[in-house]
Amino acid sequence: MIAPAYPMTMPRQRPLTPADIGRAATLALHDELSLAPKPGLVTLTDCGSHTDMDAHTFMRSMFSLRHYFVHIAQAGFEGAGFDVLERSGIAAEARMRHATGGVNTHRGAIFMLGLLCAAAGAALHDEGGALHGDAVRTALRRHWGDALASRSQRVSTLPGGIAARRFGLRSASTEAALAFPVLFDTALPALKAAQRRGLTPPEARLDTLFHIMAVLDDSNLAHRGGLAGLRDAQRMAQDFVDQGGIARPGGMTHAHAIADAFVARRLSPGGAADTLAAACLIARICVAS
Ligand SMILES: CC(C)(COP(=O)(O)OP(=O)(O)OC[C@H]1O[C@@H](n2cnc3c(N)ncnc32)[C@H](O[C@H]2O[C@H](COP(=O)(O)OP(=O)(O)OP(=O)(O)O)[C@@H](O)[C@H]2O)[C@@H]1O)[C@@H](O)C(=O)NCCC(=O)NCCS
Ligand SMILES: Nc1ncnc2[nH]cnc12
Repeated sequence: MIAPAYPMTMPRQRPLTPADIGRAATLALHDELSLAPKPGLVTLTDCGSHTDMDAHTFMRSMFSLRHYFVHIAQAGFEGAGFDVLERSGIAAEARMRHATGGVNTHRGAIFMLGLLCAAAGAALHDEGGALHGDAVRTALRRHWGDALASRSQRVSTLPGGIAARRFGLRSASTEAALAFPVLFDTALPALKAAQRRGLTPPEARLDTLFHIMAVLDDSNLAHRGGLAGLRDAQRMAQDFVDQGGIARPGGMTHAHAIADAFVARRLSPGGAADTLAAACLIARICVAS
């Protein structure tokens, strides 16, 4: 296999630990935040479709979550039950709200990256050695698959959950109960393909974001823009991918035009942003397969 021209992570000198997994999750949130242009999402220099948060809010949120990710990776390593993970996620969400003055920056990431940290910790314990993405997915299913399936049957009172039920979409909890198909079957292959084409890490991540947006049932888009908002966003993203993505001539201009269209409609693909951060986490802790 040809090594990518711009590796996403440094070669590792010693075996991975749960603390490394947790630290990689915080870095992965930064990988996502630092990208631009991102349709409707907060970047280091603009607030996208948001009026209540900016890059500082996100940095404070990430700082408040750094111990959570290490803690939940360690809990996964020790074989903790779902109730332990859930309590840890709920406490992390309270810390996030305290750090941001009540703004929801990372609820979805606390759930998704938290579960992936736990699953990576469990895979490390069960299999040892270098981690593979497939082993993380298998560990998630084996340890908490049943609990996630029953959790996804609960009726949500949160905006995304309500929109998902109303429009018959796959919510964040359903995506987890299915062991994150958009992450493993779309995002990670897209990231790998972009790396193989020699894109820089930021270009590869941006390209991956559009691949995710094209297929994810992002309940934030449905909550803010209804079913039409979600489907239009998916079509714009698919069109961007079909035309050759970010690295073609005119790719950046096209991405800026989509970003403007999202802001004009107040659309924000928060679920896609979390899924991209999750792909960055897996790329940071797993060896390429
Ligand atoms: C299971 C929970 C995640 C609750 O989920 P539910 O669907 O019931 O409710 P929401 O909180 O509304 O949505 C979940 C968040 O997940 C992200 N997301 C959306 N769609 C998907 C998808 N298809 N797949 C994966 N992830 C998805 C998204 O999070 C991001 O966006 C948020 C910011 O959006 P914004 O529009 O600014 O904010 P809002 O305040 O929501 O609305 P406005 O009024 O401003 O428009 C931000 O959180 C991003 O991260 C969805 O928001 C869950 O909360 C839960 O059970 N948590 C506690 C337990 C836990 O964390 N456990 C972890 C270990 S088990
Ligand atoms: N950069 C971002 N902007 C808005 N919502 C998000 N949710 C996760 N990352 C986000």
